Amino acid sequence: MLTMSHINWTLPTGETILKNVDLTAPMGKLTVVTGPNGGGKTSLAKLAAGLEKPTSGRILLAGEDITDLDITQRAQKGIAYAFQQPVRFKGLTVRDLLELAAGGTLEEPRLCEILGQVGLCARDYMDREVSASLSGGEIKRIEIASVLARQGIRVAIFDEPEAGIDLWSFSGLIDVFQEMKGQTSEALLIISHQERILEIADKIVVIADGEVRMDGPRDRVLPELLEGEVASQCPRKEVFCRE
Ligand SMILES: Nc1ncnc2c1ncn2[C@@H]1O[C@H](COP(=O)(O)OP(=O)(O)OP(=O)(O)O)[C@@H](O)[C@H]1O
Repeated sequence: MLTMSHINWTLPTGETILKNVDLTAPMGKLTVVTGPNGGGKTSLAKLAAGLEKPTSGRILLAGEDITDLDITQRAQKGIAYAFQQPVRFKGLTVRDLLELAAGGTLEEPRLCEILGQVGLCARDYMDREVSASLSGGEIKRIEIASVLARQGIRVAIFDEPEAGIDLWSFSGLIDVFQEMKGQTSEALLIISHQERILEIADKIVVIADGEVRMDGPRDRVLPELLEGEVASQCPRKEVFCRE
């Protein structure tokens, strides 16, 4: 289980992005974090992955305090993170990237399996450079594939996996997430606005204005979420910068 307790994150400018956030992502379950744009979801994912450090609060992995570990040390502990906006690596092929993620050579059948899970034909992609020549949807799928290629994952974090992915490939991805969440040794944490991902969640956490607004099993939270609106606390006149 990944446990984040009393997490506060304040920028050097003094702006507080996350306020006393508690989140648990249990093993064998899919936890989906959702909420309005700018609410703090990616910030929370970055803190979980070790890309940023909380100002206060603790992060535990299966009871071990990992708050002070950086992203590399957390990756060694089994935390895998797929970026909202993946990084491109000129000079590195898709095969190189997946082998780096897997920690060793990948035979073609395994490459085909991993790339097939994200809807890409291995033959067409494995020798391509992970550069600007790939489309937004292609790079996003390769980023997701790099998490699927990893061994010994204890927490897999995907930030808006739906972004830029076509409907056909997205259906395949839903199957991949369904399969992953059945693995009892792994906690799955997905940041998403997509109803189809919310529908397969075991638990849903709603974050708005840096605070947890709802947290509970999908059957309780999803109907409330679809009926109501999680409004931003910013008054309308401020949104439009008028009196
Ligand atoms: N490094 C940073 N410097 C300045 N502001 C930041 C930084 N990181 C996050 N923010 C701000 O914190 C707020 C939360 O951002 P975050 O990316 O976590 O939101 P989000 O819920 O993931 O949004 P979206 O749904 O649009 O992806 C935003 O107002 C964002 O501009």
